[in-house]
Amino acid sequence: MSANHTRDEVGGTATSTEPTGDHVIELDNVDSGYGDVQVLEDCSLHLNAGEIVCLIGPNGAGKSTVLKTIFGMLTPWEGTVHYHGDDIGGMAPEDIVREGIGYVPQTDNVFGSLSIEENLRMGGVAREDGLDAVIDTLYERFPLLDEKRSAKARTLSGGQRQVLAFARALVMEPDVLLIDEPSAGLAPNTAAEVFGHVEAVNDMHTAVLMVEQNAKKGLGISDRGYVLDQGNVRFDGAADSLLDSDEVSKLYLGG
Ligand SMILES: Nc1ncnc2c1ncn2[C@@H]1O[C@H](COP(=O)(O)OP(=O)(O)OP(=O)(O)O)[C@@H](O)[C@H]1O
Repeated sequence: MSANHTRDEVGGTATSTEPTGDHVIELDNVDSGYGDVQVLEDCSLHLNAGEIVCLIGPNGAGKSTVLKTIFGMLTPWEGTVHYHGDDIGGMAPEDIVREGIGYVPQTDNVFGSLSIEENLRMGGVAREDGLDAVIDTLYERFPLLDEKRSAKARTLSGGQRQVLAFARALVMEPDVLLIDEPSAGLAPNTAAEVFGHVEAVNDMHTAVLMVEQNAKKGLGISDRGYVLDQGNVRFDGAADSLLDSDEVSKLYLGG
């Protein structure tokens, strides 16, 4: 596909379109899609250690497709996906989990008929050892799960279920967590709590790449952001700079 895109840096953040090997995750000039439907076109972005980075943009822009392409659910048609400098493009999701990348999809991210404890244990089936210790750490970090260890996941509220989904992914102790729309379908107060839990995940030395429809709130807890439009990065920069940008605000943040 021909690529003739404009991309604006907001706030002067350096933008790389060449693999540097310095980033935890790096997409360079990626085309990707479903069947013969192309969604991402010449898409380049990166995630540094310890960051929260938010992907925003209109419906259908390809935000979830970015996460699916990193997590190996889609194979890039063109371009590369690197994790700590290794090319992981097209690697199977079960191998990517072992490498250290976790993924929390927007829906169906817990097993409703299983207890909280069983969900956490399922999250760790690929671990060779240390499962009990890591689950104990997660109960300390997320006490609401500790209080309900034997409750079925389907009895949890929407916000609690998101926390379980995060914890489930953290059982593998990833250094990157990909989170798709953590606030989807939640009331504002609950969404605010869930964003607090995203920050708690980040405090566990896990870099977060998050897709959010609630762009202002998502950028509000992020270090940097990317605005995706029609499969391509239209703006990128420090989260504060994106929030302050008149153009981004007018086009993508509802004024
Ligand atoms: N399994 C699929 N098969 C075919 N097309 C798909 C599939 N999943 C998504 N798409 C299409 O790919 C495009 C990008 O979808 P994607 O979910 O990445 O967008 P998004 O930016 O996350 O938007 P949204 O906020 O609406 O989820 C959309 O046009 C969507 O209809």
